[in-house]
Amino acid sequence: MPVALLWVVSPCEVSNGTGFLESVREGNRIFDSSRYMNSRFSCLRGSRTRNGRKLSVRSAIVATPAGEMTMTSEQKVYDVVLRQAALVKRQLRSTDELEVKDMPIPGNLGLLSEAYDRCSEVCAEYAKTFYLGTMLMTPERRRAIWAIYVWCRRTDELVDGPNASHITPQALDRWEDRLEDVFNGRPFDMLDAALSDTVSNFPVDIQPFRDMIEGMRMDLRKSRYRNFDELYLYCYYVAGTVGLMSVPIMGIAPESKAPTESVYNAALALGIANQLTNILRDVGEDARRGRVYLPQDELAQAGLSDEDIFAGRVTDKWRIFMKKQIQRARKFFDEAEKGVTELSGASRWPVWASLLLYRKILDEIEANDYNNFTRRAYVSKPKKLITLPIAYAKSLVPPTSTRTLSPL
Ligand SMILES: CC(C)=CCC/C(C)=C/CC/C(C)=C/CC/C(C)=C/[C@@H]1[C@@H](COP(=O)(O)OP(=O)(O)O)[C@]1(C)CC/C=C(\C)CC/C=C(\C)CCC=C(C)C
Ligand SMILES: [Mn+2]
Repeated sequence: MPVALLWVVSPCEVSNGTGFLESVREGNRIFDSSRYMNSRFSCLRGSRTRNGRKLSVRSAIVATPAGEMTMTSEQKVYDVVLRQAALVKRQLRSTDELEVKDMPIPGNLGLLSEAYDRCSEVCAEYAKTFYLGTMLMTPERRRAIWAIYVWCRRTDELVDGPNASHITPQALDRWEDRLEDVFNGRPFDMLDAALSDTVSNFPVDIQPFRDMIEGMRMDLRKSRYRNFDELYLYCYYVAGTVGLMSVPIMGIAPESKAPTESVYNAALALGIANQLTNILRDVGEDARRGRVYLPQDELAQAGLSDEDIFAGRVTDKWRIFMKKQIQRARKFFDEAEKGVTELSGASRWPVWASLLLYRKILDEIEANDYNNFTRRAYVSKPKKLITLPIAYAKSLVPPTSTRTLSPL
């Protein structure tokens, strides 16, 4: 029987939005960019100097049609990546086997272990292959990933599950209040207790969790995306965040010389790649719910409109459009590949497996001649089985021993 994921969230105060931190990278240090405010608008992608020191600025500052200067979603999200990397840098590389602290809640250890068992059941129920992959991780990391998985799944179910039509922005606010309580060691229920324990044992930051809830808010208020910039932000919220939550659990190999932010960047890229793939796979299903995640400007440039999507017409225009979308998703997978090797030994195999398997969905869309309206692209069992030893072989490649991996 499926494990129930939803229950009433207690009414509490409304809390704030995303709290993006604006920062620039100076050497390896992160600074609040408010002190660069005056000069920020003049910077472009590349580098510039301040006080004789070279600043690397990944920014793509663009002008709006009204002539206003604004930051791209990529820049905003990259700032979160830098912040996450800076927060955990020391803890992550100090030791491969993390020292597990005492549980944060009073009560007995049996209850906590029962809470993790429930997380393991949910995970096994909803994501079988992924669950098998986690069995290769160390027991502490494995149960922490289960706890995070369950929180993500419950969050997604709020807007995507059977009770989605009853979910209001206020319910999401209450869910966010509960999240704050989890991080403050005041879990509301058993599954929250497992997460509370996890976040007290691993250097996990609350921001990606808050941002995922923001993604759910976006899903409530928005069913069209004007351009890729808007879609990128959505993908970060609902999936890039998962990458950022997972790295502190999976750990970076102590022997890796890659900059921490480059590993976080790869994790973000894997989340974005997965979500783009998910969107391309589910075009028909989403359209039946009145949703079109594909960038409107790119559809128009291809001579397509929502109407073509609702009619489910597989035309040459559609095939050309889809080829470009698939190509973009593959680029994010390529970006992600660079970081997997830098993860701690036991974490590499499940991540490789999930990367290779999710990327194969793109091959299946091609094999379906781009009919993602009425045919669901899926990876067959034999193909899944072949992928697992390939993922294992890839996971044996050791991390880079020199600082060669570019963070950008
Ligand atoms: C090993 C591994 C994959 C760990 C991640 C475990 C984890 C915490 C997963 C949570 C996933 C989840 C439930 C997210 C909620 C939002 C959501 C549903 C996102 C979509 C997932 C796919 O789900 P599904 O196919 O079931 O979709 P439907 O709900 O049926 O439509 C997403 C497409 C996002 C998934 C994103 C990831 C798994 C991020 C992967 C990145 C990492 C694990 C970082 C790895 C590190 C490096 C350095 C590359
Ligand atoms: Mn989906």
